[in-house]
Amino acid sequence: MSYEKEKQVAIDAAIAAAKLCQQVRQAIPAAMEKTDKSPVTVADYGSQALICKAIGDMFGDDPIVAEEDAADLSTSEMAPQLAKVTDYVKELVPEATPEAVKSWIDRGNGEVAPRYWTLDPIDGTKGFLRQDQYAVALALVESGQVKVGVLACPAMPLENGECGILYVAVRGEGAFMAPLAGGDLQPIRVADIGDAANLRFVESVESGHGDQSRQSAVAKAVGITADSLRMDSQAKYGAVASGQAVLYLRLPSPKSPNYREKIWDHAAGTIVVEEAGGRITDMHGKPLDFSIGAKFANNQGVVVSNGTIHEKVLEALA
Ligand SMILES: Nc1ncnc2c1ncn2[C@@H]1O[C@H](COP(=O)(O)O)[C@@H](OP(=O)(O)O)[C@H]1O
Ligand SMILES: [Mg+2]
Ligand SMILES: [Mg+2]
Ligand SMILES: [Mg+2]
Repeated sequence: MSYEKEKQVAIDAAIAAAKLCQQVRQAIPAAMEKTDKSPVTVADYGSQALICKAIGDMFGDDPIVAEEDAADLSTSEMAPQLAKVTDYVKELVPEATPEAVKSWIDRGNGEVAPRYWTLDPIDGTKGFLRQDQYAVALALVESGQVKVGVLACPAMPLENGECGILYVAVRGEGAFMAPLAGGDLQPIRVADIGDAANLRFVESVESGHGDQSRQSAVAKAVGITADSLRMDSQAKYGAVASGQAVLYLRLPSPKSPNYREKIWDHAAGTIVVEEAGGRITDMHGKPLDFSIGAKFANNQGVVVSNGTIHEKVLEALA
């Protein structure tokens, strides 16, 4: 089946959301704290509102499993924050009101189903706040398989020195990238192992989101001697898909050994890498299971590679 309409709606929504994020970031956003102590900003909410409205308007029957929850914005003390979110959304959707914005964000409370969307309105909120990498990540999943993935990475550098890359993939159609500011989608491929300059691996900036000492040891065991490239967000998937790195390792942090990865932190990135010729499994070699819920209850850790080194990486992990 063709996903032309889904792809176009997803691209347009992600570009609009990325614009909102860039506007918020110019104003040096403040972080709010969620109940799990993780940071969130008006841009996370604004991005989720815009994208859930766009998906809901075009594909009203599709559930959306998104990271943020409007309940966190609904108290009277949060009213000024909700007003700010509404002002940013209004610049792109003039009819936005606080109530409408909350209802759009709430469209993201859907559950995993035979067909659903999953959204991370800002992946890498800590990177966003640090003026580093972040991504707007949107994917369509059918029968447990990601079919369409869009990653908007406003801070990813292009070869010409400008910033902003859009990565797009549709199952069976290849992976592509374009300048986020506009331009043609160009096919991308993972790096060949013979390409020594690209023999690098990527990992999170946040040491609490992985096991950096084990990640380095595994990389060394497969012949990668260069220091890791540390990057926030699913921009790391973009780096592997476009050949800037051959490996992305995300092993459970010793500080949170029972943490389970979230589907919206991986869905869009995985299809971009797979369609660029790469491979993704968990640290035990199992495919990521997108069919059970918001968390990967049956998977631990994530290994993303150019494909050719994947078995060697799994052997080093065993
Ligand atoms: N203990 C942990 N282990 C792994 N990932 C974690 C984690 N705590 C939070 N995260 C996730 O790490 C994501 C950021 O990934 P990265 O480190 O690659 O930039 C966060 O996404 P958000 O920023 O969307 O909340 C969050 O979901
Ligand atoms: Mg978050
Ligand atoms: Mg995330
Ligand atoms: Mg997020």
